[in-house]
Amino acid sequence: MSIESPDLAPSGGTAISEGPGARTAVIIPAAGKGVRLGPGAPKALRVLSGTPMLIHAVRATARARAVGLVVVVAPAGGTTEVRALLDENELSGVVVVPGGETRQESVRLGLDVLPPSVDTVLVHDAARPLVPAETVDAVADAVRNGAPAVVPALPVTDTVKEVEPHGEGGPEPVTGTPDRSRLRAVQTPQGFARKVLVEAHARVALQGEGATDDAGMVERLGVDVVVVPGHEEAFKVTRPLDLVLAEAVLARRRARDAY
Ligand SMILES: Nc1ccn([C@@H]2O[C@H](COP(=O)(O)OP(=O)(O)OP(=O)(O)O)[C@@H](O)[C@H]2O)c(=O)n1
Ligand SMILES: C[C@](O)(CO)[C@H](O)COP(=O)(O)O
Repeated sequence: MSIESPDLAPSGGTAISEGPGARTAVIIPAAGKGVRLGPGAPKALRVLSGTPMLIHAVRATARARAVGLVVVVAPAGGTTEVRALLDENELSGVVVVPGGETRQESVRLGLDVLPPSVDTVLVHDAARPLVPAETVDAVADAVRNGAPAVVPALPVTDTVKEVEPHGEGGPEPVTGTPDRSRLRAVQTPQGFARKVLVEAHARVALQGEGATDDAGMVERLGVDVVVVPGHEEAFKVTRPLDLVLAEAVLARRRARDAY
């Protein structure tokens, strides 16, 4: 990713390059609290091998061939801290905007600051800090080759049950067992033709409904969404055990690089 252009600097710096990458932007929603990870700093600012998760995620996406612009959606009161962190890590061209109450709102706030030249948008969780650049490029390429919406995903390894949830912690009645061969566990970055994602966010906001991923909102427009292979290292850091796995992946990468 090369970085230039002064037109867009909500909180200092801009990152839109010349060349093919200039048309593809990544929005990194990083404004979540990380409740499931337990008490501490906002999840995106917690460290893995001494480096905040958000910095891993920015580097992972910026490394991709396709990416020309990175927009980080920071915790609402944390934009100054995030800006400083990016500058310290020589990522000054990354744009920072404050986030919202929900992931959906945070993504929309990122979409609002994209320059007109961007026609392909990837949305990548800060909570998936170890995504390989190849996965980012595979998603971007699929969009640039004509798919309006693309999600990386892996086959499900557990058998999945549908239940009647009652939220009381006791046994829950099972209502079905979906055919596992048709199920995929969806990751990020999810990639979109910009106008499709903008429309999805506008429409779903009007309907007042939430969605757990961006592709789910696009599906509601009746637009086709396709799956490309995800990667096991693109897992989401959600619970404390995921931190252990992330450290192990980083240690494996360091060992590999040492040879
Ligand atoms: N209001 C929010 C909520 C979430 N996110 C981001 O969306 C991604 C996926 O969300 P998740 O893993 O659920 O993160 P948290 O909301 O932080 O986790 P929790 O639900 O455990 O609090 C994360 O990078 C998170 O920072 C965001 O930008 N704005
Ligand atoms: C977008 C996502 O990472 C795809 O798997 C996931 O839906 C985010 O869910 P969360 O509950 O907000 O972590």
